[in-house]
Amino acid sequence: MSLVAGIDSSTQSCKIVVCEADTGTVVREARVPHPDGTEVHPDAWWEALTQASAGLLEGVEAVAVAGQQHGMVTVDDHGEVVRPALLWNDTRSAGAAADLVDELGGAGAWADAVGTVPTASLTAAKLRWFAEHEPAAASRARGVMLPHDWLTWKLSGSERPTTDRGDASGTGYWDPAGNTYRTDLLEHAFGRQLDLPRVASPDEAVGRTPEGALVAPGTGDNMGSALGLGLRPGDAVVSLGTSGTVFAVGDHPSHSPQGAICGFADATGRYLPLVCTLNAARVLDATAAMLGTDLPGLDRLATLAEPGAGGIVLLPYLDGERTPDLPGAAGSLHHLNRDNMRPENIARAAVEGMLLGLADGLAALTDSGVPVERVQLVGGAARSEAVRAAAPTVLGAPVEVPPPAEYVAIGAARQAAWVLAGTGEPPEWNVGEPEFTAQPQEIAGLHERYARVRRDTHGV
Ligand SMILES: Nc1ncnc2c1ncn2[C@@H]1O[C@H](COP(=O)(O)OP(=O)(O)O)[C@@H](O)[C@H]1O
Ligand SMILES: O=C(CO)[C@@H](O)[C@H](O)COP(=O)(O)O
Repeated sequence: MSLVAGIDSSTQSCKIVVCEADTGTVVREARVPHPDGTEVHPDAWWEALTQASAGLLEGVEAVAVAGQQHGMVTVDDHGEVVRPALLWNDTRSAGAAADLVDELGGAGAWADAVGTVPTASLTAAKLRWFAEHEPAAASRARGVMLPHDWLTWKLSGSERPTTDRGDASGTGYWDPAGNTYRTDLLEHAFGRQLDLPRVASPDEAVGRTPEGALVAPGTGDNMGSALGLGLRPGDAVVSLGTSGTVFAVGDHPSHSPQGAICGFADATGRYLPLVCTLNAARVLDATAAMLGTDLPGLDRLATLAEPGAGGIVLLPYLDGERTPDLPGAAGSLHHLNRDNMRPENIARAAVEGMLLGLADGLAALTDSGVPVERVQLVGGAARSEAVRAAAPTVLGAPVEVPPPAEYVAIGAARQAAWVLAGTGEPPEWNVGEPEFTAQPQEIAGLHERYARVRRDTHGV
């Protein structure tokens, strides 16, 4: 029995699974937390990966890394990291993103060029911020890569860093439809050229670990999750980790001139239209802390409240927001009165507020022609009973919760198994029967109330 490993280097932690290559059965796993913050030195990811993999990778024949998308890792002439990585959720590059959009002639020009309109999250916007605000450090940068590229490079010991279509498509200087770097846009953003990782093909071995395991190209975490879940047409994923994401896999590049949908590539040669919010599981963490309880306590409270939270609306923009593009926004609670201002309703409003932003994302996907027959709910906050119960109605679609597992890491492991097998397509791995399934119901006024409050407060 061959073993493969998948690594999910995500915002809050490094998770590793070791799976049987033929079936995907997880035989061992580990998790080590990452430091908090929106700027993190890549060495901290390496340390977490090293700790999590200690004693875990015995007998593993192939490995792949899926990582949080967009993070800017810059290296100097000697391959040393120039400054801590700016992460996908660091909003200091919001002004740079707005400048880039204007300079190219508006959102539509970016959608045409690279399928995605820059927000603060995109690597191109971070590079512009870096060049403008830290010119001395920026002048030392020789190359730029993404978190998974850097970790894959360290693991494989390859001469030149590599990336894959999926993660490259989140930079703002790689065109998924043309399968090519737009070095003109990189130069426009940063002011000069930088060395870029080679884009490996989806099933290519890019090196070997010191122990001799094959290293697969890896990918971005959302692309890893799509591979781990084995998405089919009609499936959409709602992932509730640090970020909230909603995405599907398709055969054609997406094009969203208004910018809500990021037109990413997937990890298999296809496409992955995605909408991302900055505020997901941590909205529940923060609400639980505010109410003086823990996550199970928040769940109990939210379950006691009626759908609609007695009319209370939480706009959950605790870390600013990416979709809608409101990087400087703060969260706000609306429609409180003496009757409804109870912990149960606040807990429920947090669950609904987190999901309502993703309901808008799902509507944007379906309006753009993506077929959605069911939503698969994954990520840390999909473990919450209250979230599971509210999701079908708030999202307006049938919801399934697959067996709880680290699907990003499993997707990376499936890619590693694909590279090991040398077959045309990834091996068939069975995800198993859903742990929870529910149909949507009508809640009068819920979506309208949220949209009205958002419009009145933020004008969008
Ligand atoms: N039962 C639960 N209810 C709500 N949130 C949960 C639960 N279990 C874990 N979480 C949250 O999930 C988040 C981590 O999810 P994860 O998908 O691992 O994030 P990331 O991939 O962004 O690092 C944390 O914020 C944690 O509090
Ligand atoms: O920026 C995006 C997607 O475009 C985020 O989804 C990041 O990829 C971080 O993911 P998590 O750590 O929240 O899973």
